[in-house]
Amino acid sequence: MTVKINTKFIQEFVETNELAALEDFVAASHKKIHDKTGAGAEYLGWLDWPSKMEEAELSRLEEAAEKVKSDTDVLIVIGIGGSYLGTKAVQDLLLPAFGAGGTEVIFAGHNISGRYLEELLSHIEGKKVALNVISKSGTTTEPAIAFRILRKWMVDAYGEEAANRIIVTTDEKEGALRKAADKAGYTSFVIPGDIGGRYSVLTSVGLLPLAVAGVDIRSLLEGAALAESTLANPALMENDAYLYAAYRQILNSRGYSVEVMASFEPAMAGINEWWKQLFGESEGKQGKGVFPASVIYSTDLHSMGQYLQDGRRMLFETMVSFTEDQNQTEIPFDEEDGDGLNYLVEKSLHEVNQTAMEATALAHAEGGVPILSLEVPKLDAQHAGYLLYFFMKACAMSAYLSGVNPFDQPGVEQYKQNMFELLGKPGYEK
Ligand SMILES: O=P(O)(O)OC[C@H]1O[C@H](O)[C@H](O)[C@@H](O)[C@@H]1O
Repeated sequence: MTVKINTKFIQEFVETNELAALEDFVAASHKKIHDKTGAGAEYLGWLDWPSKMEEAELSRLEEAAEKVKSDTDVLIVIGIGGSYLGTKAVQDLLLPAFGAGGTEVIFAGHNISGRYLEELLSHIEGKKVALNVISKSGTTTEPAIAFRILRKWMVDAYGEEAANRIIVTTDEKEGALRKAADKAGYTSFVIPGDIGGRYSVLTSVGLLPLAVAGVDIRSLLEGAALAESTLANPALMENDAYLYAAYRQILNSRGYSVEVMASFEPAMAGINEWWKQLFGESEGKQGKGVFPASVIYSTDLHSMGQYLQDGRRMLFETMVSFTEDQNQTEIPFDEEDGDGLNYLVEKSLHEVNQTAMEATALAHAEGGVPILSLEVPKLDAQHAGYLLYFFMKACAMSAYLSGVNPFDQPGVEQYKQNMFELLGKPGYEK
């Protein structure tokens, strides 16, 4: 049930001895992660979280989710970055694309668009609504603005009852949101202090809204726990997350500085966005880092395919595929065969899609794009949990291999300072 790296298309670009040369470095970085001796080690709480999360907390969270499901049409998750991307990712991956049913989980506070919020407000008119406001720091501007507006809407709609429909997920002690929760008596959940936002999807940050959306969160955690034990193997050649990290660094050192995450499964779109934050914020510092980009094929072969095949050569691709055919749709026989598709009769769409992937990998490799291939047996909650943990572990390794702290994001502050100055926030005047 594990995520495996398939080296078929990368062999011509990276030799085994190049990997072997990294073995000691990987072993040293593994020690940094597991002995908690590297930069940012105080944020390694996610490392054993899947196996360590307390049953009491999980049950409390499931109870809260059940209550929301029983009396709510729409749950609005207010959060930005790591406080919403993981939920969106898993929701996109596991729930039906159309008419998922049950309580609808939607997002706010991940932008400052008035248009978006107005449309959201008109969507919830007349519906039974609950809020889950999520912020590790409790002070991020975008979700704070959305919360202020939506809290007013809730008070107008429900009066004092509004407090019973607001759930806060934040730091145990710090931040404005913790104070607000304590003052108003909102139900609240804690984001562990030693788990940073982009590593928090498997905590209450993701689990509560995902449980409301109908995701089997116990299976998700189970899959992640399996990844936790499997990927604790220090040997580079036996640890696929470390292999993925090592390949990335080798390719980056050769000038392949953009990684395009490519999947032939549209449900992966959310995971792509979550992965971009994970790797972008973890590695993009000190003038270093692979730039994370993404595409969904075959859709984007008809828009970005030309560039991938033939444009500036600084790209490598990571193709994620789900190997098992979980849908049996076949292409039907047609007497007239006007569209000439009878040669595909009795092939499943899965087969055609997998063939499209193979064909694309061959073409892009030919065009000078190194291809890494990650194979996931199935698209379900367990495998999703495994995949999330796989990327987190690979990311920590990859960042340590490139010599940066995987767990801080000093650069994100710059725009905030400027915005506060320009808006005239007290204490920030020029
Ligand atoms: O959860 P919060 O504290 O509101 O943070 C939300 C996001 O915004 C910040 O600017 C960070 O760069 C992200 O890493 C974080 O996930």
